Amino acid sequence: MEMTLRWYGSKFDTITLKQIRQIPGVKGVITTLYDTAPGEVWSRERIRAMKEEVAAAGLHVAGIESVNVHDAIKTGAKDRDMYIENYIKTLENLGKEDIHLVCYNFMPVFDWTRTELARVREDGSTVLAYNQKAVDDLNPEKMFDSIAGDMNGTVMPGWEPERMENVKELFDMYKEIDDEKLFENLKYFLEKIMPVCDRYDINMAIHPDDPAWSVFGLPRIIVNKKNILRMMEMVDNPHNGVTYCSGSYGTNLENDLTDMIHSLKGRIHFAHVRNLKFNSPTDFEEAAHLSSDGTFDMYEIMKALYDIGFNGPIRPDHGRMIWDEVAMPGYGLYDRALGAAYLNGLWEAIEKSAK
Ligand SMILES: O=C(O)[C@@H](O)[C@@H](O)[C@H](O)[C@H](O)CO
Ligand SMILES: [Fe+2]
Repeated sequence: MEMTLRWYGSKFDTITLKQIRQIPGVKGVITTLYDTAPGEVWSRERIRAMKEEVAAAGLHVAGIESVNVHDAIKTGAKDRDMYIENYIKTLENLGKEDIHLVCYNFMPVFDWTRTELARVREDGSTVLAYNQKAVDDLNPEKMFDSIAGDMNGTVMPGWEPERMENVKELFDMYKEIDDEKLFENLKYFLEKIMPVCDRYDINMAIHPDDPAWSVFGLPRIIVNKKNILRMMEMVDNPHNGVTYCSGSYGTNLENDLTDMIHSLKGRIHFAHVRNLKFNSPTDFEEAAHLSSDGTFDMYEIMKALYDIGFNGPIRPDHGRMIWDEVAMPGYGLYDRALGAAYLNGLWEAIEKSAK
């Protein structure tokens, strides 16, 4: 595996490449062109400039998170082919620039959903948290307003204000879409993009829905082992793979996190590893990465990744806000750096004891 950190680009991130370079064992960043809209073609020039900026800091681009999929593709709208063509052009340009990993998601309307961005924990740190009752009480169209005040002045992925202005129209687009239809539209999209992925050896890594169930009555399909295996079988190509995200699959306590890793062997192209602390099955918060701070056994997760021979990029996921840092919720430097160091430590120990 290769330890990496997510970076949003110098215009958007509070963290610098220099800081990332000083985290032990981190040589790669997972990045994006954050100011592109879903459906836009990424030019080779911009991709190259991004790579050069990263390289100048002594790092390399280990993958893209995300190239977002336009809602016309997810809903199977009339103009989807045009957006798929654009997506293919972006993949082609990434491939030509020697980038071989693309994380994306197929979640309707909202990307991840949380009800609090700064829940205060016992130690005074703040974390993202989710409470089902709070979601049930919320008008989905007001979701953005309810969290916008806690973003620390940043733009959070999937929650861009321009997008959220049209949230009502977005909801309307999904009126006729159920799980089956969403699966069909995903299949259509994947079948169209696989040839370019084959040509440039690009691994597509679908990110699970977070939380891993339907919110606000919207369909959600990338939620459990059964569905993810269905997705891989329906377009059976090794480039059609997954981002294994412990914190997202883990939102549903029925998901067996290590069993899933074994079932996805060979098709996990990217891993997000983080811990959650459950206060009840419908209330959880994002703990430190350390096993004892949350509900998951992080050793078992890393061991399972080791055992299947996982050799792709891995990143610590959302971190707590600690030491008075002001950053994008979940994406500060300090706790993610602690997470990277801890996960590296687990890996080293697993590797050495396997010999
Ligand atoms: O929760 C997060 O911050 C990320 O894991 C997701 O936003 C992820 O980047 C996207 O769903 C992938 O497209
Ligand atoms: Fe994730």
